[in-house]
Amino acid sequence: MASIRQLMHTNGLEYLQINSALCEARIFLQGAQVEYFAPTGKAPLLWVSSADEYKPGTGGIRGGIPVCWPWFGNHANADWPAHGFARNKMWDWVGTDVENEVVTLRFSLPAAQFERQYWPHNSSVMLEVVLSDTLTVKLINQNLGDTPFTLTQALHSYFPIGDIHQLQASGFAGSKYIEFGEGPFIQQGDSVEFTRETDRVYTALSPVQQLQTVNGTIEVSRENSQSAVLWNPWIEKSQRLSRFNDDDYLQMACLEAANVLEDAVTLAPGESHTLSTRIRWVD
Ligand SMILES: O=P(O)(O)OC[C@H]1O[C@H](O)[C@H](O)[C@@H](O)[C@@H]1O
Repeated sequence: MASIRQLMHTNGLEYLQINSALCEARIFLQGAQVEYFAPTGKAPLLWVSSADEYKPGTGGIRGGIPVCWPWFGNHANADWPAHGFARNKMWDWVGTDVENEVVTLRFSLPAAQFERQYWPHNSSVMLEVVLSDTLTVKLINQNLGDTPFTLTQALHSYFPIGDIHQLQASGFAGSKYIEFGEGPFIQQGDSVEFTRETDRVYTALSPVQQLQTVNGTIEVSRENSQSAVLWNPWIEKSQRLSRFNDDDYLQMACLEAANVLEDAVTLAPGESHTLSTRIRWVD
């Protein structure tokens, strides 16, 4: 029988602890951040740094799936916060369905939490998390006003890849990417190996990628998204990152379902858009 308990971390962050026949998961209300997900009998599908102290208001937890909204990365206004403000805010838990041990949870960012100097638009943003033996996360935007707006966003998933030197990320054939502000470069071949800092914003990307790790293959698929970010900070950037151990780069990689660059979302009055990602171990 599936159970959902609302608990508080010793450092004050509230989270939901979900246990079902199919999986175990934790979702923090700050940022509506999925922090842990493991299908029953399998290893966790998300990575979190042991350096994170789970303190409120620090830019989210360094791991799991921070929600980058209403922009991804650095804003054109250089003093605006990286990755928007939603990952630092308290979301409301607004809905629950349980059917055949599949748990669906819904979260909403209350309009009172919108930072109006950055986001003056009349809109709603919700996160829906579907927990079965796979993890599906949907980020749903709706324009409630009478003027169009454009946003960029990402579900910034951190994966446990065991050994970065042995990681192969595949499914990139036919795409192009911007890296460190340069490009677009045409992707060569289908796969990417990691030998240096990697921070690629892919566009024209097919809907399914795989991370072939020493511990098995993780599949990441996306809907309503032609873009994704592939990131590993490597040695020097690891030393600069907050809430991150110097050698953490060896064990993590991010593959982030996104709507960025030419894949930004423009919503006319009344329109909505659902960015969706599904994550699973390939048997
Ligand atoms: O440290 P954060 O603000 O969480 O950002 C972490 C990382 O997010 C993305 O993957 C970006 O592409 C990186 O350039 C950035 O370093």
